[in-house]
Amino acid sequence: MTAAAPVITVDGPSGAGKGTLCKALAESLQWHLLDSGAIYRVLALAALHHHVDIASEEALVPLAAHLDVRFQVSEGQLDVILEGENVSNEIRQETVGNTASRIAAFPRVREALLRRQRAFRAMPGLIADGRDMGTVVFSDAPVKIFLDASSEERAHRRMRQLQEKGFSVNFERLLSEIKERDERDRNRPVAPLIPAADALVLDSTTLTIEDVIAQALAYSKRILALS
Ligand SMILES: Nc1ncnc2c1ncn2[C@@H]1O[C@H](COP(=O)(O)OP(=O)(O)OP(=O)(O)O)[C@@H](O)[C@H]1O
Ligand SMILES: Nc1ccn([C@@H]2O[C@H](COP(=O)(O)O)[C@@H](O)[C@H]2O)c(=O)n1
Repeated sequence: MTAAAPVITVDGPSGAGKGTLCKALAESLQWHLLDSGAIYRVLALAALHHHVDIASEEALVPLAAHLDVRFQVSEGQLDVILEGENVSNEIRQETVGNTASRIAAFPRVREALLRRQRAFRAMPGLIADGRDMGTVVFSDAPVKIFLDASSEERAHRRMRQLQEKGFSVNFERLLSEIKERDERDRNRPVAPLIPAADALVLDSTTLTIEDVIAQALAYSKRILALS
């Protein structure tokens, strides 16, 4: 029997810094990377493009099961291709994130996306970024991290990120959107956003990106007995 590839799961709310941490871990360990949020976002975009009723679980399940999405690395960047079109930027819009969070509450939609996510598990290892990586998708992962930060700090981070891209943003609106998405993700009956019982909870509110990466890397290496 071949051993399953090791997985480091990183779960947490929007803007906690999961993506930033996961990229750094994947680079440092030279492991594969799964951005599971991108899959939910692509499904949301496909539903919007095809005018599928986002309130209908019935209508979303076949779309999820046959989603034509590819992830490809080009010039060191991960591109997301939906039905042959590069949607890497489009899926990052706040409206798409909100739609993703609505459709992610449907149990059969989540079920339809499970196999696709688990297929990313490959040697030498996988860094998995999401909401239920440690609790559901890779519940047997040897290393689980739950990355948190206050909602105000996360809204500030998101505001800076959007301003750097040239968008003008309203802080109060951003904060209320973040709180609304958190509320939905934390309180849904299936795969809610909660730390796995065996996760290391890291609160990054007052930590720099470098501190978070250093702590997560040291913890992972200790558990995995890597040098
Ligand atoms: N510890 C930190 N201190 C300050 N800024 C940070 C920190 N961690 C991440 N950031 C910045 O916050 C922004 C959001 O980070 P990131 O995209 O990694 O969050 P995320 O948890 O993946 O969000 P989402 O789930 O919505 O994709 C980025 O601009 C990133 O550079
Ligand atoms: N494992 C996951 C990942 C994401 N979601 C939902 O998708 C939304 C967008 O995710 P981002 O990480 O790209 O912001 C998120 O708000 C979740 O509702 C999920 O349910 N499970």
